[in-house]
Amino acid sequence: MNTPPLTLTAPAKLNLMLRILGRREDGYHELQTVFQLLDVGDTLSFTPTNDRQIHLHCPGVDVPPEQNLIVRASRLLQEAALQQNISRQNIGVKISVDKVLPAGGGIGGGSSDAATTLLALNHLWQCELDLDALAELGRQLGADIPVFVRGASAFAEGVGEKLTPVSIEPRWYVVLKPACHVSTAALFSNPRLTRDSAAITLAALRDRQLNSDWLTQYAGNDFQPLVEDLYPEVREAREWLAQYADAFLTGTGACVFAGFESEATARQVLEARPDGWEGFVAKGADESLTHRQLANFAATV
Ligand SMILES: C[C@@](CO)(OP(=O)(O)O)[C@H](O)COP(=O)(O)OP(=O)(O)OC[C@H]1O[C@@H](n2ccc(N)nc2=O)[C@H](O)[C@@H]1O
Ligand SMILES: Nc1ncnc2c1ncn2[C@@H]1O[C@H](COP(=O)(O)OP(=O)(O)O)[C@@H](O)[C@H]1O
Repeated sequence: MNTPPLTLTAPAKLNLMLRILGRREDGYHELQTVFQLLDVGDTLSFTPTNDRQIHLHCPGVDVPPEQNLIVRASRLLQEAALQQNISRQNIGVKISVDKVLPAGGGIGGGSSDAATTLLALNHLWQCELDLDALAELGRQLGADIPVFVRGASAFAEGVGEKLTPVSIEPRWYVVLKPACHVSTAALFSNPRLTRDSAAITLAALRDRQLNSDWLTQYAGNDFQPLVEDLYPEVREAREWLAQYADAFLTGTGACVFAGFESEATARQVLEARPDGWEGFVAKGADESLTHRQLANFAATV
């Protein structure tokens, strides 16, 4: 096969606010959150093959390949392609990953890798599934995957799959990664978690333009008090950042973030962090890099 490799960025996300409204009968939680996509992410390179094999090279992720969300997304799409009753020999792929987003950091690296894989292989294997179908496949793998499939910053409800795209005042974020790993499943099942926050009404979204006043009014993350109790290093990192600007936990952590108006200020704050602390600077990007790159690839190949 002569198709050239397709190289895409799988962007990170931040949860600029997060409320837990309640627990459903299936154990999952109803949330409201604002997903802000970022302009940094992992790089995934896809080379289609003429067999049905999924080969993954993904250094830095400590799960066996079959549990890697990239392989799981590939297999799910393979099944969907076969169900389409199209005679498929050429639904194999070699995937190579440059992993830069810390796994389990609350910045959605694994989820974004999975979404990017669904988008890339849907194109390369010519499955012709629309975004609704791909988002539904993604949801079967993880609650955070649909927003990356749709590729736009959004206000999310349900378990994170009911998405209203929003435009968020652009900011530069300093993201710090404390040296601890927070298990999403363990946090959601912790009896001490606050699960009864009041819902924000859709009217409060105004024209879907989230400016700094809106973000200041609704900022806050229901996981934060519990995570900071369980992991003092998270509180330490968030309190350090809070010297410079309002700082919050993203998702279930462990990363914390603060937003700044200029790149220069964000970089100065990052540079000032204590020795040994991991972190990065990223800009909010309401449109996912993946989608832009995929459109360019489709236009040139
Ligand atoms: C908290 C959030 C906020 O964006 O992000 P992270 O901190 O993981 O990045 C997400 O809701 C996480 O989504 P994701 O990481 O995809 O979670 P999943 O793999 O679907 O679920 C892991 C486990 O968390 C619990 N879970 C997840 C989502 C949800 N709305 N309610 C839940 O109770 C379930 O017990 C599930 O088994
Ligand atoms: N490609 C992948 N990248 C990162 N983590 C992965 C991947 N595949 C599976 N995982 C597993 O998923 C977990 C959550 O990953 P990730 O989405 O990066 O974090 P979070 O849900 O906290 O935002 C990791 O701890 C890891 O065990």
